[in-house]
Amino acid sequence: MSDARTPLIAGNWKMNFDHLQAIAFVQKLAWSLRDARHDFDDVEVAVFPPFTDLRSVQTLVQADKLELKYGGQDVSTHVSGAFTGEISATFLKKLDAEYVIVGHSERRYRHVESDETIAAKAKAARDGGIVPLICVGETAKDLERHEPSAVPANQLRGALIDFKPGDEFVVAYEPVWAIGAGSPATPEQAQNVASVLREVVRQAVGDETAAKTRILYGGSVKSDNIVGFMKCPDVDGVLVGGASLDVDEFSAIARYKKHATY
Ligand SMILES: O=C(CO)COP(=O)(O)O
Repeated sequence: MSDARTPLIAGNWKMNFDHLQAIAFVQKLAWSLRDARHDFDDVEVAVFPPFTDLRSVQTLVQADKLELKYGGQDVSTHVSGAFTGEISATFLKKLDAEYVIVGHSERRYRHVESDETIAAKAKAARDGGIVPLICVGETAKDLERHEPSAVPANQLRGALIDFKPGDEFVVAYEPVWAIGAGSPATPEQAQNVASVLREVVRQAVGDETAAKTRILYGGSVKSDNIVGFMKCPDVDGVLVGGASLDVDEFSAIARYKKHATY
């Protein structure tokens, strides 16, 4: 990663933890991180709870002045109206959410979201004042037919169609074959794709924004493999699934600098 970009350690809880469990988790995480503030001075930590937990997380973060960011796991392409079950960026903004995940592979494949829908969601987030965290990644099947970076680069090109220089967004490269698999990509594989993705960002929004945009790696990240990813020049953080549900493990991931020798 580059010193020009603040590392982002993000935990995607997916459909885990109700709001009571979320409160307990955030309190424990805050204690764990507070004890070790010096280990992650310039590292940003964020959690992505289910929508029903967000108000509780906001209340805790604001009451205790926690240095913890949070965001939604999905967002509507609309601002308001007759869209049963949808949550708009405006509502997330009212909860002081910083980020929202768009284009996670579980939504691309299980909820059949197209590149167009994901582009519209990323735009809706940006327009609503929320930073979209745009996920891209290839399946094992894609790898049989394409270069590793081909599908993620295409997905990112599609998602950035309405973006312009100066817009803030985060990219997460999550190879689908590494998600929940227990075996991550190698740091070399992550770096190779991340450098292509940075070039896609450069072509979409220019040099300056590309140099500032954070690109994360996601897929079976744990405290014992994070350092390898954080040493990659184009990887600026991680998006963690399973390991973000364990306070000690997620806290150890956030304190990765303690184990690293740079
Ligand atoms: O999908 C992920 C984060 O969004 C990654 O999940 P795992 O860390 O469980 O592989």
